[in-house]
Amino acid sequence: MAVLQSFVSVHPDSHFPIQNLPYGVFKPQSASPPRPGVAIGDFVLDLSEISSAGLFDGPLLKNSDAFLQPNLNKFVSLGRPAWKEARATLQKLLSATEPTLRDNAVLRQKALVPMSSVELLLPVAVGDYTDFFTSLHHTKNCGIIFRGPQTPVLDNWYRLPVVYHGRASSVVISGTDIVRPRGQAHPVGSSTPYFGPSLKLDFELEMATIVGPGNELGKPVDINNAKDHIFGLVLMNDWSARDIQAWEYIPLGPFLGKSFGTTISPWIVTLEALEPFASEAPKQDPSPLPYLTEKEPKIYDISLEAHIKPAGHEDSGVVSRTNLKHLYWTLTQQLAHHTINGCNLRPGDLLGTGTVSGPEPESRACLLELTWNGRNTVSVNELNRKFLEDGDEVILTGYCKGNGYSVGFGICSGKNVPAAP
Ligand SMILES: O=C(O)/C=C/C(=O)CC(=O)CC(=O)O
Ligand SMILES: [Ca+2]
Ligand SMILES: [Mg+2]
Repeated sequence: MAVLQSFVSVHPDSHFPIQNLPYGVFKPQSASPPRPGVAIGDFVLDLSEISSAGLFDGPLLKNSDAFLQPNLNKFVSLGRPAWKEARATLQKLLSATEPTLRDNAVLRQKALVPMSSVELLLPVAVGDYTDFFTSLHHTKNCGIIFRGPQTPVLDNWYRLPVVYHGRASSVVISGTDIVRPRGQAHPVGSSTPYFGPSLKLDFELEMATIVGPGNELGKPVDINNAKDHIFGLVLMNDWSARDIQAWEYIPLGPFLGKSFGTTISPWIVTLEALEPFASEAPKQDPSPLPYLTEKEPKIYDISLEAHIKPAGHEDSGVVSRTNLKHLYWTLTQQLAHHTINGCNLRPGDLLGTGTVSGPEPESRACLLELTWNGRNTVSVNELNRKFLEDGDEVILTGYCKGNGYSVGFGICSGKNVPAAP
C-alpha cells in the first residue's frame, strides 16, 4: 500500500509526517492568544483557523469549541471517538489528493504557520502530576546505589506499580531554563547536613501519559478500559537533585529533590499515531492481581535518547539510548492502579512512566546510574561529567521508525542555570 502523503512537503527524517499529527498549543506571534495546533513537517496547522472555517464537519466536532481554547484540556476530555474523528478530518485535509486546504491560498496562508516562527506552550493545563517507577533496571540500580546490594528491589515492586505524587506547578515546557535548586544534603561520612546549591543535579529520561476524560471520584477505571483514558504521550525530564533526594526521601519519598522543575515536550503524540508500533507486552511473573490483569497488554517500541550540550559548546553528545519497551508495568496498568482506590484523574493530568532505563549500561537513563552516583564519568564531546554543570543543556528525543516515515516526539530540552545567590 502506498504511504499516505501530505501536500505539505515533509522531509523523510521529519518527526512530523501526516502519519503522526501530534497536538500542541502555540502563539503565532508573542502578542497572539494561545491556540491548539498540529505539527506537520516544518509547519504548525492552526486548529482554531480550521475550526473557524467550519472544516471540522464530523458529527462530534461540528459545533464544538474544543479548538477555540487556550489549551487542549477540553479536546482531550472528549474521548477517543472525538479524537478519531479529528484525526480523520486532519489526515484528509492535509493529504496530497484533497483540494480543500491545498488549493485555498487564503486559508493556507492563515492556517499553516512555519514552526520556526511560533512560540510553543504547555499543551495542557496540568492539574496533577504523578511519577511512576516502572523500569526494573532503573529500580535495581537506584536500589543498589541508595540502599545497598542486599535487596535492591523490594517485594511490593513486582506486585504494583510503585509511584510518588509530584508537583504540577513546576511542570514547564521544553526550552525553559531550570534553576539549580538549593537544599539540604548529608554526604556519607559527614556528621551534619549542609545547605547549598545541589552538587548532584541530574536528568531523568522519561515519557508521560496525558490523561483524557478521566474518572469520577470513587469510580476506578477498569484496566480493560484504561486505554480510553490515555490521549497520548510526551517526553519528560524529571530533573532530580540526587544529594537533596538521598537525604530527604526516607520514609515519605522524593519531594524537594524533584519538585524544582519537570520539563515536557510540546507535542502530544496520540495513541492512534503510536498504534503501528504497539506489540504484546512480555509476561509478568508473578502474575498481577485481577485489577491489574489486562486482556491485551501492549507496549510501544519508542527509541529514546538523552543528549547533553555542555556549557559553552555548540554540539551535544548522546549519553543514553533506550526504548520505552523496557518498562515492566504498562501505561494502562499505571493508569488503572492510580484510580483503584477511587482517586479521580482529570483531563490533562500528567503521569510520568519513571526513568526508562534498559538492560545495557548505555541504556541507563540518568547520570545517577550512568556514573554510578558520581564514582565514574560519562564523556560528552571530550568533556567528562559526573553530574550536570551550570550551563549544561539536556536534550531528550524519541521516535518510532515506520516503513518510509518516522513518528517522532521532537525534543524536550532544558538548560541549567546557576542557583539563586
Ligand atoms: O530508588 C529511589 O530511591 C528513587 C529513585 C528515583 O529517583 C525514582 C523516580 O523519580 C521514579 C523514576 O523516575 O523511575
Ligand atoms: Ca522520575
Ligand atoms: Mg521533577
